[in-house]
Amino acid sequence: MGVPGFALPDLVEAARDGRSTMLGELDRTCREQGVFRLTDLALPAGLPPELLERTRALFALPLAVKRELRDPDDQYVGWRGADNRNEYGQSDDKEMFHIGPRVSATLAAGAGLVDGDGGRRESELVEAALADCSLWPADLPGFVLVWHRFYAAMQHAAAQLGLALAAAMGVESARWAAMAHDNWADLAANHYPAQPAGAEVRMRNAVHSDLTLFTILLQDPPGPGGLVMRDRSGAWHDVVPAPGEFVVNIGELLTFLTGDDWWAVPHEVRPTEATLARDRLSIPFFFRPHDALVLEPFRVSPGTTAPGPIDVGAWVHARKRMQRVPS
Ligand SMILES: O=C(O)CCC(=O)C(=O)O
Ligand SMILES: [Fe+2]
Repeated sequence: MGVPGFALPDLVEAARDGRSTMLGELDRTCREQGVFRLTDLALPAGLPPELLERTRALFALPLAVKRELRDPDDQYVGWRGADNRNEYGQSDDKEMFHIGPRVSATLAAGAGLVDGDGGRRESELVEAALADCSLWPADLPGFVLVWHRFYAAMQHAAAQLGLALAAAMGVESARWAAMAHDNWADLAANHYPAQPAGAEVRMRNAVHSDLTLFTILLQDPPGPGGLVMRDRSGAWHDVVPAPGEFVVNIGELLTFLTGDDWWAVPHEVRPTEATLARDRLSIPFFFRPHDALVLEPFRVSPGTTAPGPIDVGAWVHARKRMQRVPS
């Protein structure tokens, strides 16, 4: 069984018309696999390739410049290098960059630029972003701009996808929208450097599930891949990068909201001989509600008691600090 695929416009239409076959298929996928491929996002032409290129330029900056973008206390904002720590207290073989409205208020302003608006507004936006948040790389205005544009495009896709997922869950669209509207989604990048032959082999991204409602991930075709996801039955599936495709994986908050029905899919990026020979880039959009929200489950599985409400900010904070023992 591979990873199922859905076209976003089909999901939007299914949600609007209540088309039960496709919504049923989406529900089954989210219960059993917790991951699907998503196509036809109608992004502005050339946006993903430009995003990948400008993100490579960020990681190519001198180490001293990247260190300026480092937050000593929170590895999930700004740049983090070899001192990143996974849930097992070890460092993954990657560097990363994270940003979101909790630290950068201008991200929401990118919405007006999705269709490539006039140059003056673009340069004003970049200036405003740099003045507002010191985590943006001041030497790379093109990076700042394309990240704002892509962030806005992901918000648009997530709003559409969220309504389809709500329909598949049997949750009213108004209830979903009230939770998702003022979200604090983060956009991030992982850069996994190529390893010289004979170097010590380390995990590129240790097994975890995401602290999100869902994540929309862009890979870097024809990059080397290595991403694998474990379905509810325990089987691992390769999630191979392909042009025009995104990967959507269910996060832990949707497992909570569905009373454990939907599968917060564990996933990892494996180091294999073939994948290690080349560097790899991935860009996850972590779709998460605003920290100020308190969530109650949409439903409770028969025979179980409802878990207590989740204070999103406190939950995320605690979960980021949680340490696990490798199994
Ligand atoms: O690099 C990838 O493909 C996956 C990244 C990931 O799982 C994450 O950043 O949470
Ligand atoms: Fe992940």
